[in-house]
Amino acid sequence: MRGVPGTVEGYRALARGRLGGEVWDFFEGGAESERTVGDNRRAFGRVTLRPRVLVDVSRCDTAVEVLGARLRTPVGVAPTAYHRLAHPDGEVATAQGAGAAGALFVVSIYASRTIEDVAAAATSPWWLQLYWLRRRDILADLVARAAAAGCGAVVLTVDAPRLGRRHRDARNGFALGPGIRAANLDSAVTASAHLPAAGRSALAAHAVEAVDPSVTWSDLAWLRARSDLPLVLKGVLTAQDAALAVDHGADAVVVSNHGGRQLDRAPATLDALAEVVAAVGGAIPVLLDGGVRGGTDAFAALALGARAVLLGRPALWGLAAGGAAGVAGVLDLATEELAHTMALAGRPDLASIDGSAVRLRAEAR
Ligand SMILES: Cc1cc2nc3c(=O)[nH]c(=O)nc-3n(C[C@H](O)[C@H](O)[C@H](O)COP(=O)(O)O)c2cc1C
Ligand SMILES: CCCCCCC(=O)C(=O)O
Repeated sequence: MRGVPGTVEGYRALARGRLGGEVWDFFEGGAESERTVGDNRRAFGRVTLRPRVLVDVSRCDTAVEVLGARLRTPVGVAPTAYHRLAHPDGEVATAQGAGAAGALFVVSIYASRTIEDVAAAATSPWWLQLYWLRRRDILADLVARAAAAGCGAVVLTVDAPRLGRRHRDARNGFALGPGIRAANLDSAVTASAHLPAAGRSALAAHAVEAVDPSVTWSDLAWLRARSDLPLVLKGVLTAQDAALAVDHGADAVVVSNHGGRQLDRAPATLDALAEVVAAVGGAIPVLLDGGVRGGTDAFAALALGARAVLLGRPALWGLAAGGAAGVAGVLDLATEELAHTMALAGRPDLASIDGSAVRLRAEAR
């Protein structure tokens, strides 16, 4: 990649120049007023750091273990659909970039490369994300394929019984072109995602057709019975659901509002983190995504109890800007910034980043 950006924002600017307007809107957009998209970022802006001094920070260690995955960094890649919209190599490039950074990659069920291609390219742990499709036979098949290919966990996204109302996509009549498809799903199942219609998103229409909105906690046992892989629930925002997740045997939860793309006015993830961490009470790891744009954000989330954080849009910016090198570049920037923050805050390893390392300023009224 020529002209390697020195900041995550630099990758965003490069990606902006390379992506068409409709794809840019699909990546950047959120639900309704996009208030939650902005709130995710504003919450990080309210964190101040409380540095300790005269601590030996000659070595700052960002290594972490999550559900048996040993990672060089607690900053990983969130599941996002259709990476070939950003780069011709799609999720294979993302897997290579995550591998170069020693980071976790969560592959979307709507990946545009096959699980087997991703697995062959991956040199760091990867997990598979699922939406609960009406076609349970497809879910069972995907879980079996993922386990055979070396997947480390199944991530069930629980905040999308239908797609959020994304006005940008509706305005653009957004639909997938023929060159981009969900490579792990039968074309007959995903045909509706390719049918443009004025004033509506084909993906939203497809979700109505494909995703089962009737699923409840008691259905999780069905998924658990399909494999021995750890089960992670993504999209938990309240203490009540965090407690239910533990009761129903989830192995981890991701505090997520889907990057503000689902329920507008859902809380910022950083604001929801403390109640989820308290409800879980250390029983299972808590991850967070939404608005994380660098290592200082990661530091704040770790201090408030997250084991790891995931990047959604920034990984796509890296991918669009420079393929595998761009993804690695974004992850490395965030990891280096985390190590730098750890040094200046006097916290040389992740275990030392505790609640005393941050203060949350009250929201301005
Ligand atoms: C373009 C795009 C596609 C996404 N696709 C998925 C998906 O397939 N499955 C899923 O669980 N979440 C999906 N998400 C949500 C992300 O996993 C993640 O929750 C969110 O992007 C985090 O916020 P951030 O973009 O501010 O980092 C998507 C997000 C974006 C921006
Ligand atoms: C369920 C059909 C489309 C999924 C689109 C990916 C996604 O989750 C998103 O936020 O966009």
